[in-house]
Amino acid sequence: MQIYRSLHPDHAKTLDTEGLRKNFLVQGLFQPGTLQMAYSHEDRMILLGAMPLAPLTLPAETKPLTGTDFLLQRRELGLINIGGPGRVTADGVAYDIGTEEALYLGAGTREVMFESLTETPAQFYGNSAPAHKSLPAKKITQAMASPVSLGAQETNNQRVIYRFLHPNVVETCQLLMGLTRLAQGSNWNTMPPHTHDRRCETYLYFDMDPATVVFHFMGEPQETRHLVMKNGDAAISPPWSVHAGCGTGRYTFIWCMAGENQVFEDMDMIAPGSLL
Ligand SMILES: O=C[C@H](O)[C@@H](O)CC(=O)C(=O)O
Ligand SMILES: [Zn+2]
Repeated sequence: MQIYRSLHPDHAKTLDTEGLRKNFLVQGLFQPGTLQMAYSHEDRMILLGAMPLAPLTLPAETKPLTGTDFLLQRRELGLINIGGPGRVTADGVAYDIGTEEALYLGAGTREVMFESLTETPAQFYGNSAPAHKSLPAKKITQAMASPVSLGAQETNNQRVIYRFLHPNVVETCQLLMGLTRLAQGSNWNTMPPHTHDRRCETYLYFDMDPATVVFHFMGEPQETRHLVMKNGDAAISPPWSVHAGCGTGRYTFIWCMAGENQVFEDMDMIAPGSLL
């Protein structure tokens, strides 16, 4: 499993392409028949990809990584299925999770199994963060995900934000998680951009043709850098970093935050004209 250390922005701005990719880009989460994880020290966020051909389970032994007896002993997990219909069984309770539906699992959940229900494998994308209390599991459909429309066609950023893990929808300790879908022809996400020094964030880009790339912008607002992202790649955005992207073709992305508060609107907006 890849471990991502936290970087000071003064260090990050000195990195070349390889250094930026090594420290902020997560690749290979979705591999047929496997469960993959990456651990970031930004708010101790874990990124997970499970693509079951036969049933897959969370690793039973996570001692050196978490110091706990099992992965979710003191952690919560948010999952969104970006593949075919699937099933998650958590401590014996089965949840059927369709394409672009979500599941929240609270701290204390010991056994988690992932299965595909059709020929098209399910692809569960997960984010996990430390949790201070155990909260009930909940399945969240797209209809429950309090969608917000942002942007406009004229500014190439028309999009709908589905907020699956949000205080109005499900109680969580830290996690806020959702999916943003762009209107056809709109290619900018999160523009105008923002930072939130109180929370880190991850972006998973998917639903892309193999030839499409997304230029994901990161860095302090006056020291922007970019990562070139392909289908299934994720980016880690430290609290000091902007996170916005522009695609050469269709893409959708899943964002997830953990940190100090859960006010979705708590963002420090940046005028595009002040970016450097
Ligand atoms: O802090 C919030 C996150 O960056 C995303 O919700 C932003 C986003 O999906 C968008 O504007 O397209
Ligand atoms: Zn953000």
